[in-house]
Amino acid sequence: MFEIQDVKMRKVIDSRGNYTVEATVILDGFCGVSSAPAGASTGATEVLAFPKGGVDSGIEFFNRNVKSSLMGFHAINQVQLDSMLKDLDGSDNFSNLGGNLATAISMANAKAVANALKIPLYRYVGGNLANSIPRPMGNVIGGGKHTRNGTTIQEFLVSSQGKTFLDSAYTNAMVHRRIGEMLSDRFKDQSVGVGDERAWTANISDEDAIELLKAAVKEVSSERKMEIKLGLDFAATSFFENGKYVYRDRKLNKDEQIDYAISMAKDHGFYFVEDPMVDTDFDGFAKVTAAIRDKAIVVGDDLYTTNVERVKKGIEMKSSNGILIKVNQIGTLTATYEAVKVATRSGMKNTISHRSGETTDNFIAHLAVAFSSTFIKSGTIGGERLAKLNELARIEEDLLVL
Ligand SMILES: O=C(O)[C@@H](CO)OP(=O)(O)O
Ligand SMILES: [Mg+2]
Repeated sequence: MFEIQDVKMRKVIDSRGNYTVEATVILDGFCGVSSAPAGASTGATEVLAFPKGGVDSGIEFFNRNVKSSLMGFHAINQVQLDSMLKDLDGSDNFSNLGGNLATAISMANAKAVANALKIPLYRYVGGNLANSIPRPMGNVIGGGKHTRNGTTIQEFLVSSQGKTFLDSAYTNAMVHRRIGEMLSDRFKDQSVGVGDERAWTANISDEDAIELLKAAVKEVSSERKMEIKLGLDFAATSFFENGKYVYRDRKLNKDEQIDYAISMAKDHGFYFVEDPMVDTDFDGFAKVTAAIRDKAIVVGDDLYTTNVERVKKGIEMKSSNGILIKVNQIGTLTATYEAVKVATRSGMKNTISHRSGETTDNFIAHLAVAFSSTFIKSGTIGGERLAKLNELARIEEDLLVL
């Protein structure tokens, strides 16, 4: 029942209108389908999404060098399947097969097995005792590499702390709506737009964005009588040039950037502070973490790229108390799990995350439960973002009923 009978790879289109891949893994009478997303602010140590020739070369490589080895393979052996993908690729960063093909195959295989076992993916991956639901962390104002002429800081996020997942996700969407109204009031004769992840974007400074965010959160929080945590993703590597952090209106050196990041938690109350420093600066991260760890989580995304070796270095250096998890940064479910396991054992909180270019695949909703994630970062509105958020509302119902 678990023997792989066929694996099909196809091109599909992601939310930015670019090609990506989808895999179908076929077992006897069951199948699993999964597609891989794409980042814009990619970390330097991520695996390569596609080989040099793009999606087509990845599929060609798969058909020539990988497919036949998967035929007849026992799909329940996820760890062996994932290590076989790595071996057949033959590089250390999936530069031949492409990390996105590996991700799609790895996830489709897990889904096929879960289907064959007639249990949801989160139970298959997390076991029967994994039952905590994360909080949604959704970006409401965006800039950086996800927009043009937006804020320097890539994401301003909110996480509503409602009684249910849906309550929280809906309240996040209310903040999003309120910010849209505030921006329209401010730019009376112009229309305001959204970035890749549907967060609002406008030609405003980071300080303006913080003020808008705080004003909108205050209103919605009192209307809903709900705590709303503030978050941000500096994605600092994307504006680090020649040793300086280059903002729209000023340049900061390392120490000034550390102080600025610390002030986000201390003066503005941000609880979630992602990638405050360039992704090579484990030490700078550690300084930010030491200063704010009692009131905030400092989250490594580009710093770790879901890579267990980098996570170990971060633990040793005390670089952060949080980690962002993205399967296609590392290419397989097994390698993702390794990073989550090592990070959480050392006390880091994990946040499972979408990419800026997404598909409608909802596997991160299931992984959030399987990995006991504190947050899921998956936007606030838009079909490809809601595919994950609404799936978590369903999973929550499942967990409450069973
Ligand atoms: O930096 C990030 O956290 C992500 C998702 O929000 O962006 P990208 O997918 O472009 O790397
Ligand atoms: Mg990030």
